[in-house]
Amino acid sequence: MESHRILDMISSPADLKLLTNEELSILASEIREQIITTTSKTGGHVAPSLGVVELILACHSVLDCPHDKLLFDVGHQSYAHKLVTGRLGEFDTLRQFGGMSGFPKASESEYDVHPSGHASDSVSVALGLAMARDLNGGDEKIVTIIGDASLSGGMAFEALNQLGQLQTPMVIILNDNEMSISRNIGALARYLGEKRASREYTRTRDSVQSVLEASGPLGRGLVDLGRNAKDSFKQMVIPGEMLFEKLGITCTAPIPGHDIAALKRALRVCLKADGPTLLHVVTKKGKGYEPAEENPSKFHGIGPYDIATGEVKKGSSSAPKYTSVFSKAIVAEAERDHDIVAITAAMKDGTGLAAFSEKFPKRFIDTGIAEEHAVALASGLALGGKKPVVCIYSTFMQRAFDQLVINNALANTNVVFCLDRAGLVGDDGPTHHGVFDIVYGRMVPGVRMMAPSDEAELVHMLHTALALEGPVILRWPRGEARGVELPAVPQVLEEGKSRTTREGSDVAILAFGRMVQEAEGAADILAKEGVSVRVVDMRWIKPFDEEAVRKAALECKLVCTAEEGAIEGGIGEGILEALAANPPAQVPPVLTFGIPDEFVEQGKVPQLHHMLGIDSCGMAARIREKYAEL
Ligand SMILES: Cc1ncc(C[n+]2csc(CCOP(=O)(O)OP(=O)(O)O)c2C)c(N)n1
Ligand SMILES: CC(=O)[C@@H](O)[C@H](O)COP(=O)(O)O
Ligand SMILES: [Mg+2]
Repeated sequence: MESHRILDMISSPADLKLLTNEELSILASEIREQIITTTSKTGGHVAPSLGVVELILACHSVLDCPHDKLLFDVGHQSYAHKLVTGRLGEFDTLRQFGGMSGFPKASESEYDVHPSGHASDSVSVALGLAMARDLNGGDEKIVTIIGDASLSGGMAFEALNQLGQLQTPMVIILNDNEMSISRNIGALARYLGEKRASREYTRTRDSVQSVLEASGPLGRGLVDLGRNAKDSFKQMVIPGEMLFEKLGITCTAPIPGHDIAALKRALRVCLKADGPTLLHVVTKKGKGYEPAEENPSKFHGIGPYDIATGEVKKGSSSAPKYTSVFSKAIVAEAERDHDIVAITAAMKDGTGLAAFSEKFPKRFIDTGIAEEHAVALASGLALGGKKPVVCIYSTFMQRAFDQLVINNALANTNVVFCLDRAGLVGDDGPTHHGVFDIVYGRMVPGVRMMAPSDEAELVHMLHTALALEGPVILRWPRGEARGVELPAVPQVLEEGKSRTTREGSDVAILAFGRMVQEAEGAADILAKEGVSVRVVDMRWIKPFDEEAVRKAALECKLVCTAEEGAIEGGIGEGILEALAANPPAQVPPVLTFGIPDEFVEQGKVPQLHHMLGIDSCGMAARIREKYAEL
């Protein structure tokens, strides 16, 4: 059927310049409908993207991308940008294996500037681009869209600090929707709330039309406008406490974020300034889809859902998620030990701390998007006699490596780090796979590390970690566990001791975490071919079970290691080094299974395991081939 959508006629942002504001509003509705239709099947970051449709249309109407640069902080809100930059045709492959990324991706489009995915970095990248432009004598405009929660991240303030000093012309668009994943927290959130509620904003919102229409040729940035121009311009610059002005960055009054005309005019005003400006935009997260407007946290990042009801389509597995098992286990531990405090960096729900926060509000700490601060904060809490449990996704823990080393390992603090989303995470792709924590965890002196192979092991390992002195890292994958029975009473596991889950003497697979399941599958395949495979659930990454390694090397013809982490610097290499340093009578060949030295694309985890040859079939095939050579 012939489509009469404006969206179908947009092949590049230049086409937007031919549209009236009324047509752009129609286009915004069509884009929302497309986002909802597609994400109901693929899942994705629905509420963030629905909230900035008009903003993105206004940006692309005013800017001349790709010559001008439009950046996105995190980039989870960029679906409308993808739709108007030539990717409507592939939009249904959103976050799918081999399909379009859910985040900006330079290799996907010339309109995508930087990979983002991790919050609070876009002001730094934008400033770098602006400084390069100035050194090159360029004229491109540099604009970044950053959310209110991401702006509170430390790196953003580091960039603002330098930007204010350099006075480099660029525009920071603050997308203020009062939300992080949960409701936004922190002093900056409070300040922005005061700005939104202030009398000036209300007055400004009503008169922003005349203020902007009167904005003729402009001298310096909005500060001059505020100071030298008619009184009406003063409404563009917040009177009273001017946090950003004090840093040398002109900040507008909050602009209604779904009014395309106002947004275009405000952006033009900011782009003409000869210094840095911060365009404060007020939006509604989830705008235009009632279930998402009513529950923006649920629709921040969601799986496939029913459009009519907003209900998530149920998966096939009956096993509980690792996160939900942890959620109950940490509450049980905290009931026993009143010194336990739990820390999240703006990921309360994702890390399973919602129940803890309700039951122990005084012992629950949400730092906002501030992983470095959260990990250093934990060291202070530990030095003060508390028992911090820091819950951070593996990929985001990368931000706090120095605080792990200096503030915790060197100080030998009693802190437990629970790294959820360790291993391949699936649809979010390379910016979110947690594949480096084994490398960075095992290399730090004094840090112990464990990986549970099922949910019962997670319960035992949490209990064990809490009983140990010094920093301990636990890491477990996103998604369902194995559906085994949970222990009534958690046990303290013997340090550095593994457990054998399959007996065998031809081949040994020394497996860690979720790879135990894949290894058992490989053992079952090979058993049918007369090859007996020992599967050792190593449990401890550091210190690993050297006795089990020696026994395997002495008793088996082929030894394999299997980890869901980078092979380069991984635990497989550690075991190889240990065998080489202290060889038993004869050292058999060793195969290492893990993540190769490359960034892994998005896709369902089984697809990615198969692609990398670390699923049961892949492991069996490689073992079969090597074993046949012996
Ligand atoms: C370093 C880092 N920590 C945590 C996250 C997880 N995360 C993704 S989006 C988000 C909230 C972002 O809120 P905001 O910047 O206000 O954007 P909004 O979703 O409201 O548009 C968080 C915590 C991340 N991407 N990066
Ligand atoms: C964009 C971002 O960083 C988060 O929304 C992340 O996508 C959440 O991942 P989970 O879906 O695994 O909680
Ligand atoms: Mg927000």
